[in-house]
Order: sequence, then structure tokens, then C-alpha cells
Amino acid sequence: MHAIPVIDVSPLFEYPSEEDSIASVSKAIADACTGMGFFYCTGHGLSDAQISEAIGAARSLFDLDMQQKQAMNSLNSPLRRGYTPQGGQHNCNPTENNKACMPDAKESYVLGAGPDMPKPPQNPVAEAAMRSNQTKTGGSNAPDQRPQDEQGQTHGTGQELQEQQQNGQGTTTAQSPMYGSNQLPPEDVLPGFQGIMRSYWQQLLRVSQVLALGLAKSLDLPDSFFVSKMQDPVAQMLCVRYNMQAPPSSSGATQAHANPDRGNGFDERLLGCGTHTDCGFMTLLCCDGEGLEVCTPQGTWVAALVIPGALLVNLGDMAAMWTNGRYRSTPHRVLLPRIPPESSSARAPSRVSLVFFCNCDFYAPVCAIESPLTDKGTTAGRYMLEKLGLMYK
Ligand SMILES: O=C(O)CCC(=O)C(=O)O
Ligand SMILES: [Fe+2]
Repeated sequence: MHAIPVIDVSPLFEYPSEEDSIASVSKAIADACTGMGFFYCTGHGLSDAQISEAIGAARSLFDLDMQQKQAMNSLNSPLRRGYTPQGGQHNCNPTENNKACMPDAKESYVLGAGPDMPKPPQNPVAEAAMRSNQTKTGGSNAPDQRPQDEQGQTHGTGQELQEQQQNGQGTTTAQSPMYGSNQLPPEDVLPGFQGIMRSYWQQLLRVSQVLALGLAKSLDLPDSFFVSKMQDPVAQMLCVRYNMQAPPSSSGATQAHANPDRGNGFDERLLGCGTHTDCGFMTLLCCDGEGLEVCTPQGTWVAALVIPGALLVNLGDMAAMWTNGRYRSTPHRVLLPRIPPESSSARAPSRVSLVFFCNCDFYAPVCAIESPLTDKGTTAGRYMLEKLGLMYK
């Protein structure tokens, strides 16, 4: 029995038919999002082989020699896309207790929405959800807060938000500051990488839109509520390799990762990724090893075990903002078990994860659904830039 629920989302792909099964899925999503804020998603349409292939492609990128990886150094990219060696990136929640963050013990490679990555594919579910908005009235008190340029009318979402929407009028995500080129490894350096990652990316955009329908249904919102804000999302995919560490010495950088709050036992581990919440809407993760831990509503930590073929979904800050905290943006972290001192293995073990942040359209308005007149609100892009700016100092 997993502490984190497993939800078979396949009925959502039958939308708009299969109403009863969709209602059960939506209920399960609501329970998961008000509880752990994390759930395993099965029935998403990707085969185990596709997931393993993408993890394998990331692994082969990290296996390149350092010179080849440095040729894609994220410092060369204004959007910090590309490769970041170990020690070069923060990923802690900068607001947590106002504590200084230590660099995470990981190397990473970031891909983001841009002209060299695919747009969301044809998606009959998303299209049907968008159409339902035109045909249905009632069913929910919550307004659909699409920007003015899409809907041609204003909503009571607060003056500031309306101004932003007006400023963003006619502006697409592709013209936003978070859209740009990636540093992809050339085909002769890493054959097949680009194709595998583009195809995985496109699949995950499709799954994200379908989950967005499930999330709207779970909140009794219009079916298009979230899908309409994910027409051209500023998605980002973080590929990470957590390299297992030697036991911390009594001095030096690795020692600094030991978490004093955890008391006995924890000193033996290092932090692969500090405690944080994700800043976007939802995150879809696959990985090939354990280490991720999730904070329960009671404040304890549970391990997110690996379920082969499942995608682990969690909500980010925007989901919490829309729902006034009813849906959790759950704190999580990644721990690294140390290599036992007696280990004679020539190669340190490591864990690879692919973390797909399905953010919304850059100019999508985000404000509390139930109190749009009082909540000042923001836009997805503004919120992400603020939070990322704090993390990538
Ligand atoms: O690698 C993982 O398991 C999670 C990483 C993560 O939470 C993040 O990068 O936001
Ligand atoms: Fe995260």
C-alpha cells in the first residue's frame, strides 16, 4: 500500500463520453490533491518503453564527457537552459524559514518551451473541453478567467490582474520572456537524444492537458478552465542525475548538506534537492530510483516509491493559489543515500529523474477562484519569473 494514491486516468481520455468513470477519476483527483498533493498517474497512454527510453536518453547525456557537457553549459543561455554541473544550482524553497540554501548535490540539464521544441499535439480531449465552454452554461459559479484577448470580455478578477491582461493583449507565450532556444546535444554527439526528448515532451504536454481537464472537473469548474490556460504552456523539463556521495567528512562542502533538523540517522544522507514547492501548475515526474520524499498533511515525510510505468504527479504553487490552498502545493525533497564506506564499486550509483513542469501559458491569469474580486492575482509568467529569480541566484 502506497501512502501516495495511484489513479488510473484512462477514462479522461474518453471525454466527453464515460461520464461516470470520469466522475470517479475526478473524485480521486480531488481527494489526492486535498490530501498528499501527489498522486501516481497510470493509464496515461505512454508505454513503459517510452518512459525508460527518455530516462535512458537523459542518462546518456550525463554520461557524456565533461567537455561535451560544458559545451552546453546553462550559463551560456539567458534562460539558463542546458547543463549545470554539480554544485551550480539552488532548488530550495527560498522562503522556507528564510534559511540560506545550500547548493543541491545534483547535475542537471534543462529544456524549455521554444522554437526547437514541439507545441502541444493535436489533442481531441483538450479540443472537446474547449468546445464545451461554448456550449455549456451554468454548472459552476466560478468564472472562467481566460485573458481578455481570448474571451473578448472582462471578468471580476481584480483591477491589477485586468490591467495585466490588457497589457498582455495579443501577446502569445511564444513572445514571452520564458520562450527561447535550447542547447540540445548535436546528433553526432548524442544520436537519437533530440527525437526521444521531443517525443516525450509532446506526450507529456498531452497528458498534462488531459489532467487539466480532470483537475477542472475535480473542482466543479468549467471543463475548459485549466485547458484554456495551457494552449502553449511555458513548460520546462529538468533532467537530473543525483550522484551518490561519499560519506560526509568532518569538514568541507558535503558536510553542509547534512540536515540538522533531522537528528540522528539523517546525518548519513545528503540532500539531492532541498525542501521546496514547485512554482508552476503541475509537475509530472519519472525516475529510475528512490530518494524523493513528500511531506504529508501531518508534516511527516514519506518516500515516493518508484512504480514502473507510472508518472508521479504533484501540484505546484499556482494550483494552490487558484484553490486558496485547498489543493496542496506539497513540500518535497530528494535525499541521497551515501555510498557505504566498504563499497568497492568502481562506479558510484546514481538516480536519474525527468521532472516535467507543466506551467501554464505565460500570460494566463492566476488568482483565487472563489474570491476573484478581492485577490489581486498575478499571471503564470510573472509568478514563475519571481520564484525562479529567487532560486537561480
Ligand atoms: O528528482 C526528483 O525526484 C524531484 C526533483 C524536484 O522536485 C524538482 O526539481 O522540483
Ligand atoms: Fe520539485
